[in-house]
Formats: sequence, structure tokens, C-alpha cells
Amino acid sequence: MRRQVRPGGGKQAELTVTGLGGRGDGLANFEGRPVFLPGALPGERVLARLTSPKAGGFRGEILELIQPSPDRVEAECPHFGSCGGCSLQHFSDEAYRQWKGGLAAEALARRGVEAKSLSPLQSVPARSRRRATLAARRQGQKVLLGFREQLSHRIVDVQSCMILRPALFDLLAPLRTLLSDILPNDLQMDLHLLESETGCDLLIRAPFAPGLREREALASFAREQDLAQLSWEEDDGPEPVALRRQPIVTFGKVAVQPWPGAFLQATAEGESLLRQAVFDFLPDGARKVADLYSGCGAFTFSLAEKVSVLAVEGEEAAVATLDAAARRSGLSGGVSTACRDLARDPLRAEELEQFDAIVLDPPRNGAPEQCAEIAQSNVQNVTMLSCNPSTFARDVKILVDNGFALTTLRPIDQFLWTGHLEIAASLQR
Ligand SMILES: C[S@@+](CC[C@H](N)C(=O)[O-])C[C@H]1O[C@@H](n2cnc3c(N)ncnc32)[C@H](O)[C@@H]1O
Repeated sequence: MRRQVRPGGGKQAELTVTGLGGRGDGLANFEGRPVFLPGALPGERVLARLTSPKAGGFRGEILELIQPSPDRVEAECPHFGSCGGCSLQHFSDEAYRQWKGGLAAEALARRGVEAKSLSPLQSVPARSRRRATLAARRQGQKVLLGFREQLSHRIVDVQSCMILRPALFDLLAPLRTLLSDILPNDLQMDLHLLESETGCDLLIRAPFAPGLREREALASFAREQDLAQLSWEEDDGPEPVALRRQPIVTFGKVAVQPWPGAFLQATAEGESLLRQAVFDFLPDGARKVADLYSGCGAFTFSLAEKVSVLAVEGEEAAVATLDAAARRSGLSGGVSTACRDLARDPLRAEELEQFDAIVLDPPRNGAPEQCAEIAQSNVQNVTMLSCNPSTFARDVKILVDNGFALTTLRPIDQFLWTGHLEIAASLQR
């Protein structure tokens, strides 16, 4: 793998890699403290330089691979090792799947919780990422556009990518041409890309406002690339520059119009695997379900085909989007919404008692406050979705300590070749 090694500086040590950390870094030990080694694999013996202290230990840089792992393979992407988009392309497919498929169960085991049944890892295909945030910077005549390096502000100028959908990747070359015209030297911007069903939706977040000339260039770009929408955000909310077609994503049978930069699952395939889990775990005879952390309705509208749903979400724009889609589709009777900060103001045990099941899909920091209320309620069935094994295990433990059993654990690999894992779990009293 191509990793730059800077000579000099930092302590050097010969280390044995004992596992992988949450970001996919190799884990070793030096004088009783953890060392995080990007690019190292379990079982490997490396000569490393210990650099910046990290999480009570060190960050390390491989100087020499003394004993490589038999599971080490040549990464397919030429940017692997520098690009922060993937961290584990050099791990053989079998070993990678085994490691990832066990992450959630290991996090639970550290809390003393065991699932009755662990499903095999389900994965999305390569080149399926429909939503991504890239960074761009102009350096002289050259525009760098791509993912940032790991733990760095440096941008990798992506010329090939195993994770982006082709429609997003194909925009990169024309975007470079556009940005070489409108991006001032040494300034940086973020580009949020979504491939919607009516075309790509591009939101540019930049530290300056576009003038008339830039607006014209952006509008021509949107036309030439047949974008659905192009918006610009400086300090306040996004401002539309070109709205050619309303971006649309369909959940169940309902067409939803996400606003620029809205949260959506990163891949349509991952979203459908999660949705399938929500259905598989729904108890027979359920009539009323609370969909907590609903976003703009990825699961709400499919659930509403079977049961009546209360969708609760903290972001006003998501609730407005969900409400508008429910009204347009004539589903208003079966879907109600609430805008509520579930960390500060979780649904209380008494409020929860009307529901036959709860679906919970919190952000990375989890939902301990909401789980504490569920634990005190008489709710019988919970489907927990999560993108963070560690907070997931903490929250499941709250439920298990209060009479729930974890019956099924389903790991889903939506972020290929990274340490990120989606989890779907079914809990019953
Ligand atoms: C992982 S996303 C899931 C969204 C949706 N279920 C989906 O799959 O598209 C988490 C959602 O929780 C919302 N959220 C984050 N913190 C929240 C809070 N404290 N209270 C309520 N909602 C919150 C975010 O706005 C986001 O929509």
C-alpha cells in the first residue's frame, strides 16, 4: 500500500498488531498504552514510529512491515492508503467480512450482553454510495476534488473510486472544470452530492457568496450536467441557484422531496436492508408503531402500509418534509409527526405505552435517554437500528437490564472497507 513515511521524529518501536480499532486502524500496545496504526492488520509485526498521542495512547506510522498478515491483499483503488474514503481495502474479503460481521457482537460482549441469534453480514455492492460529501480546493491552476485524507484537511484528488455511484463519480471531472473557473485560489469548499431519482442534487458549502458571473457558470453547469438541483450555502441555509427538477427519493410508495443536504441513508441498498429488518422484526398483529429518529420517513412510509405510525424527529426540516409527503400521498390519517429533541425530551414511559412496537434509529451518539424511558415502560417490542457498535451496545444494555431479551442481531455493511457498521437488532420483553 502507498503510505507516505516521513523520516525522523517520534519514538520507534517494534510492535505486534492484536486487532482493529473502530476506524479500521491496527491496534497494538506500547508500554501498556494503545497504539493506533493506520494500514496495519491483525497478526502483523511492524516497525512503527509513534507520533501524536491519541485516546490515552499513540498514533503510529508504519516504517517497515516486518511480518505481513496472510490476509493482506493488494488494494484495488490507486488512492488507497492516502484517501480517507476507505481504510480496509488491503484486508482479504473473507477476513474483512469475518471481522466486520463480529463487530456488534463483540461490542455487546464487552457489556456482558449476548444475542440469541447473530445473522450473517449483509453487504451493499461496490459503487453504490448515492450520498457523499467531498471537499475541493484550488491550488494555482489545479483543482483538488475528493475525500479528505484520514484525520487531515488534505484533499485527495480522486481519479478513481470504488464506492461512489457512477452518476456521482462522473460529475467529478466536469466539477473540476467548473471550480477552476469559480473557486478562488487556496479557498476550500464542501460539495454534498445526492443522486436522487430525478437527477443529482448538488449543495455547495463555501466561505463566500457567488457573484453574478459565478451564478451564471453554476446555472450552465446544472444545465449541461442535467442536475436536478444546485444550491449554495454560505452562512445561512441553502439558497437554490438552479432548480430544474424537484429531487425525489421514494420510501415505500411515497415520493419524498429531500431538502439540499438532508440526511438520507448513504446507499439505497443499505436503506432497503434496514427497512427489511424493520419489517422482519415487526410483531404480528402490531397496529401502532413509534418511528423515533425518523428523518424524512425512510421507514415511516413503508410501515404506514401496515400500521399507523408516529414519526418523531428533532430536525424541523425533516419533519416538514415528512409531513408534506404524507399529505401529498393521502397518508395523513395513518402517519402523525412530532418535532422533538429526543435526548432532552424523550418520549416518556407513559407516552410509549400506546405503541405495540418502537423503531429507534438514532445518530452515532445513540439514545440512552430514550432507552431509559423505554426500559421503564410496558412496551414489548423494540427494533434498534444503529451506525455505532459502541453506543448501540451501551443502549441495548439499558434495555436488557430492564427485562428485554436481544433475540436477533443483523450486521449490515453499508460503508464498505471502513470501520463503520450498520446494525439492526430485535428486542422483546
Ligand atoms: C441515523 S439518522 C436516521 C434517519 C432515518 N431513520 C433514515 O433512515 O433516514 C438519525 C436521525 O436522528 C435525528 N436526530 C439527531 N439527534 C436527534 C435528537 N436529539 N432528537 C431527535 N432527532 C434527532 C437526525 O436529524 C436524523 O434524522
